[in-house]
Amino acid sequence: MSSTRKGLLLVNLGTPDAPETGAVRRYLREFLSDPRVLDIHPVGRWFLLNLIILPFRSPKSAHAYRTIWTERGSPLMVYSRGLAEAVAERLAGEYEVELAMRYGNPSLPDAVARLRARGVSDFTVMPLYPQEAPSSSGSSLARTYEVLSEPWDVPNVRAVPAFYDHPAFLDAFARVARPVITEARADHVLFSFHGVPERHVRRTDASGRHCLASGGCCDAITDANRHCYRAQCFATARELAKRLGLEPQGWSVSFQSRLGRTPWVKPYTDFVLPELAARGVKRLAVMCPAFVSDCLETLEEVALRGRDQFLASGGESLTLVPSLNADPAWADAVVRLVRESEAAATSSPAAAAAPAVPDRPG
Ligand SMILES: C=CC1=C(C)c2cc3[nH]c(cc4nc(cc5[nH]c(cc1n2)c(C)c5CCC(=O)O)C(CCC(=O)O)=C4C)c(C)c3C=C
Ligand SMILES: [Fe+2]
Ligand SMILES: [Fe+2]
Repeated sequence: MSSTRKGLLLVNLGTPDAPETGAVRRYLREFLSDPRVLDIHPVGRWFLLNLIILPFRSPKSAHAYRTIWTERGSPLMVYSRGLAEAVAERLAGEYEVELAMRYGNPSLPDAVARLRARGVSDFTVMPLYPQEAPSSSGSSLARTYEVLSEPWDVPNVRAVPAFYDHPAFLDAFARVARPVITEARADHVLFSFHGVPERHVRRTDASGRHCLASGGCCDAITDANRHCYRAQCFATARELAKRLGLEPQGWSVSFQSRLGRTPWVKPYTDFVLPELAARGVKRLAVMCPAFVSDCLETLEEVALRGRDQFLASGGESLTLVPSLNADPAWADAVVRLVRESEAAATSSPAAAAAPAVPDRPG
């Protein structure tokens, strides 16, 4: 029997340590210094960051964080910790589990050091983003590989792939959403995803001819757009709409959280909200399936500012569908994704037959 100890790193984006200008500034500096996030010339990035973004955005964002901060800290941190605990319970004796943040705390080097101290030499990393983007999962993976390869002895590493179309993720989200949408008596469901600059999507397109080249380029997953963030978002929305039994005119997709003046993937959430109200939608439910934890972007941008905008445009109610957070079905889904990725990485028939976690009733 092998004595190799296995470790699981759950990696989320990160959040400031406090809702204060200084802490937010430190967080934004680390985040926006990442060349996969602000992919411009380093000199231009330095000027943009230090002369414009940090001085103006830090106090504004700190104020926004104060509107959602809880007694236990930032929602993203609280829910990510809850998920990591639930997953650790389920994988006890099989995997050592640690939560790490790409930016801020708990840092990736600290989480890796804790796993190594417990004897882990075989690592699975799961970026907690359903759809892949160089600025989110790509950056988390790149940094994890960098940290893991610092010592002389480089360990075995495997990554859980994007799970935008995985039934375990989709079923868990639909299960959370169904009662909320019914209770809200929603007449429309908007799937609002975090956006990315259009430039990023074009850079991911190896053919250089598919992404954003036609209106329908994200209508199906094909070989050409398999790694396109926008196409994966549309695929998630189609699958969730199917599971929720929504009619074609009863749902739509949009992209939120733009930064800067370059074009981001469209349609923009803050344009779509008044358009829906103008079309006669009264009771809107918003799902944000790019986020597995509620965070600033769901709780402040959608549930506070988005709601104000929708009501001011003639809508009657906007209900945010909570994210997966530490829902037991989501913890089960994470376990299943981790076991499946291990089975796929090893060719032994026993591993390939690793049991899936049974669905919970109800
Ligand atoms: C869901 C995946 C995410 C992608 C892709 C992503 C890309 C991306 N983000 C910015 C700029 C900002 N994002 C901010 C917050 C934020 N972003 C994500 C996720 C993705 N970002 C999350 C989960 C959060 C919330 C963090 C929290 O603490 O709750 C922020 C900070 C807040 C603010 O000032 O608005 C910025 C800035 C860019 C530029 C980008 C792609 C290029
Ligand atoms: Fe972001
Ligand atoms: Fe695309």
